[in-house]
Amino acid sequence: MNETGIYEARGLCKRYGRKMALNGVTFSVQPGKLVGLLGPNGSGKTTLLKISAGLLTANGGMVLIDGNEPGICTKRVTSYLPDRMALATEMRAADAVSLYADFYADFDAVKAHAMLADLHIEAQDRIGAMSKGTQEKMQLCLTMSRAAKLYLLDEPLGGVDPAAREYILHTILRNYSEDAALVLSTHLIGDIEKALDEVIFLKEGTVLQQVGVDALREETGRSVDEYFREVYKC
Ligand SMILES: Nc1ncnc2c1ncn2[C@@H]1O[C@H](COP(=O)(O)OP(=O)(O)OP(=O)(O)O)[C@@H](O)[C@H]1O
Repeated sequence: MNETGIYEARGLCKRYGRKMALNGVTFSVQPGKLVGLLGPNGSGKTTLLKISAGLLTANGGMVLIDGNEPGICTKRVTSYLPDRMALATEMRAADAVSLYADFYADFDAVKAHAMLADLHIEAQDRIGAMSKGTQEKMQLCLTMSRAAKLYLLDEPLGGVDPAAREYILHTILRNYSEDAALVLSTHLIGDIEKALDEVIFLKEGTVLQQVGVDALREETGRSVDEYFREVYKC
């Protein structure tokens, strides 16, 4: 069995001023796994994903994606959904699809248009006129229409209504290669835990635990959601 992680962090540290946002984060994600990155507000999820996407520089340790540190090489194989809207508001949905098609060799415009149609987003809809939740769905469709080796999704379900959430969960699960890995941060654990293979629990910039979801349920007799509430009780 190939134990090389498609996505690894080794002793990763990130400081903002005097604040240690990440303090020795280490984990390994194998190809084909769907992994939840879980932790309370401020635990370092977005910081970790931004470093992995090449948007922030670490102060120590490293991230490896397919064996390489974040850079041009890893951006080719990583499809990243940021925590905020990154598309120009004056663009229409079809323009955004064309932009991604120009930018990413692995982008499938036919798949993107099909997902948008399923979510009732018209090609002519202007991004600035879409609701926040619809903008999020739009961006997720674009992100998931790449044939990447690694998908990094920062809170993909946050503003999305429960009915669309169902579709998105199935879209996420259906629409990428079996060899790819997907890591997503979320607070909506109950909605997503059935889809997850593993979870990585972050607390104050460190990894509390990386564990298989089935193993966690068996060992604790609790759902991931229940376990999370217990571990992070205020
Ligand atoms: N630009 C910044 N400048 C200073 N501190 C920051 C900055 N960005 C994040 N932090 C701090 O780093 C820590 C980790 O933040 P991060 O956004 O990574 O957490 P998170 O787990 O994604 O939180 P949430 O669940 O609320 O989205 C927090 O203490 C946060 O206040």
